[in-house]
Amino acid sequence: MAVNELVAQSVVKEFSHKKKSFLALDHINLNIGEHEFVSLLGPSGCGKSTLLRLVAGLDKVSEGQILLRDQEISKPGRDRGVVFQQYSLLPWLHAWENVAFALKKDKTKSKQEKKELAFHFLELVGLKGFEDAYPSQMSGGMQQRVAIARALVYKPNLLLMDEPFGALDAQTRKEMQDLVLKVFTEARSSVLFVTHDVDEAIYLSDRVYVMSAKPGRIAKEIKIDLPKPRDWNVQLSEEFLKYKREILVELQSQKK
Ligand SMILES: Nc1ncnc2c1ncn2[C@@H]1O[C@H](COP(=O)(O)OP(=O)(O)OP(=O)(O)O)[C@@H](O)[C@H]1O
Repeated sequence: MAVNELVAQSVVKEFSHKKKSFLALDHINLNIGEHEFVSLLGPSGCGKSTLLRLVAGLDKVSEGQILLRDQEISKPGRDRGVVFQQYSLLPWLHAWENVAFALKKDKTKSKQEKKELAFHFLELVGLKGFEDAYPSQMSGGMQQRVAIARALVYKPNLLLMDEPFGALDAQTRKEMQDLVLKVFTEARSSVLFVTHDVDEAIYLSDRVYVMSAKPGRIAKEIKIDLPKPRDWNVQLSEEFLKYKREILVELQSQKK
């Protein structure tokens, strides 16, 4: 039987403000298998980031539970790497130091080992030769590569990505999508990827959960059976367009 990296069971998230409560997530059920790439796709405000923050352990569920390898999530941990839209690098540190910073509390590795790991992951994301650059000397795409290397350096089982390419131009975004596919294959982690870009979700994912808003619910689950490894041309195929149509029809029906 396939192993589940993550299982969310009847997850409810309510926010309270000035005695009023707001239901952001309404009985969410989902799972992510080992080495599986899963996207959360949906309109603005449907609760994608809220759900990802719960999985990251940055916030708590109101009801239900989220299990990571059968253990309930209660706080952030090194079993999950997180990449946000904002790169959040430390501007006074070199690229490699930003990556090694993630290993700061790891007492089992020497400084030299941490440096070597940082160099290895910077090479994996295509930044060989830029180890000593400062964030201010790098483009947005390069900074996001550093952020991905930083999330991978402690080899998490699950990588959480919240619209990581939202701030990038179209061409850089395409390059980063291919980079994520390559890194995902090599790092052999599972991925939970948040996006509102339909093409991006289909291109990258093994499965897509389409969400609806007010309250946030899982409206549809779609298995993407496109051949792997994928390259950009697949986006012109009949199969790809079939998935795109199915998702767009679902999103359109939510507006009625
Ligand atoms: N800390 C909070 N307090 C109160 N309401 C919140 C809080 N965080 C999120 N919300 C509300 O929960 C809903 C879901 O927000 P969330 O950011 O998760 O949506 P999203 O699908 O990620 O949207 P986007 O695609 O625009 O980033 C929104 O209506 C938002 O205003």
